[in-house]
Amino acid sequence: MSAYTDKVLKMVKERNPGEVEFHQAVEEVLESIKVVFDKHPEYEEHGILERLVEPERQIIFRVPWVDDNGNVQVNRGFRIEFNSTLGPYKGGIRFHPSVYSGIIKFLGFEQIFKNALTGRPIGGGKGGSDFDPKGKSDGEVMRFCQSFMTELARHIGDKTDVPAGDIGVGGREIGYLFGQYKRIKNRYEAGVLTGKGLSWGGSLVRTEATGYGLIYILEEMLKENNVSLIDKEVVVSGSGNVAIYAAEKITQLGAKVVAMSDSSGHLYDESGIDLEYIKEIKEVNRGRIKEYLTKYPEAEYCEDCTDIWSMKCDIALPCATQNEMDEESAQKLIDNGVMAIAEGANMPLTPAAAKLIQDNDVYYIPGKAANAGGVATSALEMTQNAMWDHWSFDKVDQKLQQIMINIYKNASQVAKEYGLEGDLVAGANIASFHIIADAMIDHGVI
Ligand SMILES: NC(=O)C1=CN([C@@H]2O[C@H](COP(=O)(O)OP(=O)(O)OC[C@H]3O[C@@H](n4cnc5c(N)ncnc54)[C@H](OP(=O)(O)O)[C@@H]3O)[C@@H](O)[C@H]2O)C=CC1
Ligand SMILES: O=C(O)CCC(=O)C(=O)O
Repeated sequence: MSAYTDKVLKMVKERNPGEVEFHQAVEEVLESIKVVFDKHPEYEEHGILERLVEPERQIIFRVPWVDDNGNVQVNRGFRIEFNSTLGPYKGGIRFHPSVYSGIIKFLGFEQIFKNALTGRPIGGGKGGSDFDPKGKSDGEVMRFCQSFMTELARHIGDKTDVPAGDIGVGGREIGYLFGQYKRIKNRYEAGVLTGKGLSWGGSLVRTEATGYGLIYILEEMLKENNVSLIDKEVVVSGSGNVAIYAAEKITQLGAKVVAMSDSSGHLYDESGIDLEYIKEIKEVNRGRIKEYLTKYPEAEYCEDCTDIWSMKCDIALPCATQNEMDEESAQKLIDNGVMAIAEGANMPLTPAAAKLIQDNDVYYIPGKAANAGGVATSALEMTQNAMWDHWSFDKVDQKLQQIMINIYKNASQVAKEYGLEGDLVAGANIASFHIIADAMIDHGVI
């Protein structure tokens, strides 16, 4: 750390006590951009870091709703509008019992940098609630979403703040949220949310975008290093939106996915996971991954989901949640000869795991770059909404591919310029920091 980054990190810890995920995300960025400040003293003079780590606005609200038994339930809602330098706040909404301000701040902070990398005019924000959609009826989820939006509606808008999905928020939840927003505002403002249904303003490829984008950037990095995806064995954690479409694309490109998981455990199927069946279990029936054994009894199931990292593979794709891979898990992957790790989830590796992976020369793409395809395609959805247009699957997919290739090239070029060739963590953080910091200087002290 430099004296400047040290001072800012200390300030972040003092001002946000106990918010350990936020501290971790800030520390990771500051550590890798500390090399910038000797060359660019103007950033310190303009107080860029002090302003960047302080959200522009933080909204915390009560979400009361009535469950199927007629009981009143109360959850806590959050929207952290972190930075609007490059455009309207943009970032998903997470419904998960672990949600508190530290999680939303870490995600919102990461989103600022990720969104800058996409080259689209979007700022960074994130929201969510400690509501757990698991085991709830459609009616309960709908009533919760309506109550959540009743408060959120006054803070968002297609040119202000544009939420989307994240863990626990998919097409069903976006539908209920959009319906309530439209009802409150009496206005069909399609661009206020992304991840919408295709018949009411959604974009083709948004469902697949984060997972597909992850594989496009991985493919580009491996191609640069003369490595092919054909016949590579792949372990993918999670079995939600990101995991399923990452597994789909990498399978289409000739690799074999042998393991997937959910929060209850992981599967191993050495002949290759049947993804259509996983989709049926997870997307249609909202079931548990263990149900895979009813059709494939020869597959193995283990109730410890973190044990997925002891499965031998060439490529590991953590696509579930933050800090899901610790140092011990990373060591197991290295011992088993892992060649590449690309992060579908946000901050899935602990700092110690990330260091170990980098020290062992494993190809490594951090989430800010690797999972940016989702939000990039959300920005493409906003463009279509603003134009009252609807593009073909191929058109959106090609734009997504190009954005992911550009992110890779940009991050790897900037790493090289700073004498850190091959370090995509530094490259992604420094490249995006320059874009945001220069624009903040343009806007004056606000
Ligand atoms: N959706 C998007 O477009 C984007 C998502 N991301 C990030 O990707 C990650 C996954 O999001 P998404 O796929 O949308 O979320 P989903 O809710 O669709 O899926 C999450 C998956 O992760 C599993 N999971 C959760 N916790 C654990 C755990 N501790 N161990 C193993 N599996 C676990 C869930 O299992 P279970 O079913 O048991 O809950 C589920 O299968 C998150 O980090 C998110 O922030 C990043 C960029 C964009
Ligand atoms: O599509 C979006 O706006 C948000 C995606 C997201 O939440 C993320 O990139 O982590």
